[in-house]
Amino acid sequence: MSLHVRIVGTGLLGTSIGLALSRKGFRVSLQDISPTASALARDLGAGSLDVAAAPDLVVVAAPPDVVGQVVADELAAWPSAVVTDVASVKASVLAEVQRAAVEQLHRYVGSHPMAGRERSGAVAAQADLFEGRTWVICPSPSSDDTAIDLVRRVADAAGSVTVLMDAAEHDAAVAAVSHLPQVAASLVAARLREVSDDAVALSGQGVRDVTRIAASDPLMWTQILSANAPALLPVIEHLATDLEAVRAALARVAADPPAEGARGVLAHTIADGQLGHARIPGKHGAPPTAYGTLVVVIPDRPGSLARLFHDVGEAEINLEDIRIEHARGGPVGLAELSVLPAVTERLRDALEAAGWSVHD
Ligand SMILES: NC(=O)c1ccc[n+]([C@@H]2O[C@H](COP(=O)([O-])OP(=O)(O)OC[C@H]3O[C@@H](n4cnc5c(N)ncnc54)[C@H](O)[C@@H]3O)[C@@H](O)[C@H]2O)c1
Ligand SMILES: O=C(O)C(=O)C[C@]1(C(=O)O)C=C[C@@H](O)C=C1
Repeated sequence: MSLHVRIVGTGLLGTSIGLALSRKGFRVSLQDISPTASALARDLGAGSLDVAAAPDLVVVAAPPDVVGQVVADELAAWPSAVVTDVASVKASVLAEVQRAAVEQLHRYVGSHPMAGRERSGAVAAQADLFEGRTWVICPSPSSDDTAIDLVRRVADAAGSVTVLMDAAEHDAAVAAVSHLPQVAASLVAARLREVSDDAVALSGQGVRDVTRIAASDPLMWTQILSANAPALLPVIEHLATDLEAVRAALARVAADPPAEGARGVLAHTIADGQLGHARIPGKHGAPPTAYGTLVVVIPDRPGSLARLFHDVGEAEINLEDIRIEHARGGPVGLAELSVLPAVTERLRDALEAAGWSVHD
């Protein structure tokens, strides 16, 4: 008999997990406080609404401020099931479960897939959301080994790479790699409110890269930032110190005559950023790879992208990444293709031979 996974909270995360597990042959049942949300997840193929049978594993994918209580309720409702949650913060959820269900703690294992989107709800769900992404498993000190193995099995099935961490270590890590980036993106994007329409119209790839996650849900992120405030505070304080140093350096450069030494602060700011950026792992947690990139002009009409993918496939080259930019006011788009450096020139030749206009 296949494993029965019950998903509670069928928004972006819950529905994506349901889609991924259903495709792998798991039996998935769906529950949400909103009947429309669970019915929608069912209609999208994430599982069934048959919630009477006892699950082997419950995955709680509800908003962070209710997760602890929902986990405790699920532990009480299903006395032989393992329960995990996927909330973006772990110590506060563990504390709540310890408070509300301490005798059942051996069946609870916190977790957090490091994959998501800036959009919420089942309509934004993707079956491959977790492919090649890290899924952090945060057992409590009293979690059973069999419970940890079950959560690991489900994360593996969704295509993730699992790592074990305790909740405090996890929260300190995500403060730097997830929560600070969200605050920075939102602050940078918020500055655009005061910029003229003509200035915003100049937006290129730089501002798009830095602000994609500024489109995230304010309510969800208020919960995440509040729940992780103790770990986030020192990271934000460091950023504030660095920002003040940049402000002071700019004031010294702008003075008449410009003060000496201030340009060093600006150069160090960019150079330190290079060092930090170079530490971000590449695909599947591998060391960063410097990909070769080619920019291909694509006519803005149906079928163009499919034809481009077909021609890349014909050249037997694997696309590592793709980014598409629509040229303003023109009937073309630009597709930036990233491939392994060794095959960049071969791809250029193949695409040019197929009639594409290719640029560096
Ligand atoms: N969005 C991301 O990128 C991301 C990534 C990793 C982890 N997470 C975590 O996953 C969880 C869900 O996030 P999401 O982006 O899927 O949110 P979402 O808003 O898309 O979905 C949340 C769902 O939970 C339901 N819900 C609310 N209260 C409930 C309750 N008491 N019982 C049952 N269902 C309830 C809502 O109706 C909604 O359908 C959060 O804890 C979040 O921290 C999010
Ligand atoms: O890429 C996105 O849009 C995300 O929402 C991703 C992201 C992240 O910071 O990596 C955001 C919060 C989640 O807890 C996990 C993943």
